[in-house]
Amino acid sequence: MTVIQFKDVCKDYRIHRILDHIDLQIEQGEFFGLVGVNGAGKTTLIKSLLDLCEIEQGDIYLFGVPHTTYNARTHLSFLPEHFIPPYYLTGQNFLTYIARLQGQTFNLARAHEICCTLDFAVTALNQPVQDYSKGMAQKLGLIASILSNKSLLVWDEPMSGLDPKARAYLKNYLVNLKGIGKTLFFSTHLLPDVEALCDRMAILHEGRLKFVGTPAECCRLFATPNLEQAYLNCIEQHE
Ligand SMILES: Nc1ncnc2c1ncn2[C@@H]1O[C@H](COP(=O)(O)OP(=O)(O)OP(=O)(O)O)[C@@H](O)[C@H]1O
Repeated sequence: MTVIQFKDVCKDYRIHRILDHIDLQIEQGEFFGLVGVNGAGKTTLIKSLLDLCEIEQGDIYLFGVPHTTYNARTHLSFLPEHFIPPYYLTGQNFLTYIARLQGQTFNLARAHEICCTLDFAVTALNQPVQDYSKGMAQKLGLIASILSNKSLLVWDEPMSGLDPKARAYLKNYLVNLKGIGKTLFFSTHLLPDVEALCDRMAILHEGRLKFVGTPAECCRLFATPNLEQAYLNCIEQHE
């Protein structure tokens, strides 16, 4: 089943074309990594998907439903690039609030379990978010997203701010989520994570998708066994 479909999507900011005729399809159960230089348009593509910005042209579908339909996002959980939880809530208040917004009952035992898998001290759930470090706030966002139990996770640079231990823990946990059929569509600058986690990847450059395929295909196409070098070869070829 196709869970995300971009069909000939164009997006402009003022006179600048940011997304230029994007065609992309993500299937259920896929882990898909979106990479590209700063300003390539990764966040804009994600915002377009979520109908957080208007597109000039094209169609986007979520689970076969037009992305502007109110219930198109029912089965997805989104974590933005700069996640800032309300400073006046404790971590647990925030998770409870989000669960309620999603019509779910907050499950403390499960929250504690996910905290442990992300190396987040459960005692910190009782602290106000204003006392959190950047990485702790990011982990809280990840915990909320995982707790939502949605089948599609859309994450914009999820590893940003995570220390190497938390990153390793998250990667292990994602392998479990993959095992139970979740779909992950995420942007990242971390090519080793793409290599370790993703079934497929896309390189977005100057508004266009310059490559879509498996990390191994990327290496083959750009004639190097190293994904980082393959990525560089891809974008340099188009400069
Ligand atoms: N609200 C906006 N108004 C005008 N221009 C914008 C807006 N948001 C993004 N842009 C421009 O769109 C382009 C793509 O930005 P976007 O944030 O999508 O890139 P990105 O690939 O996510 O970058 P990064 O890796 O740095 O997070 C940039 O040139 C940016 O300046």
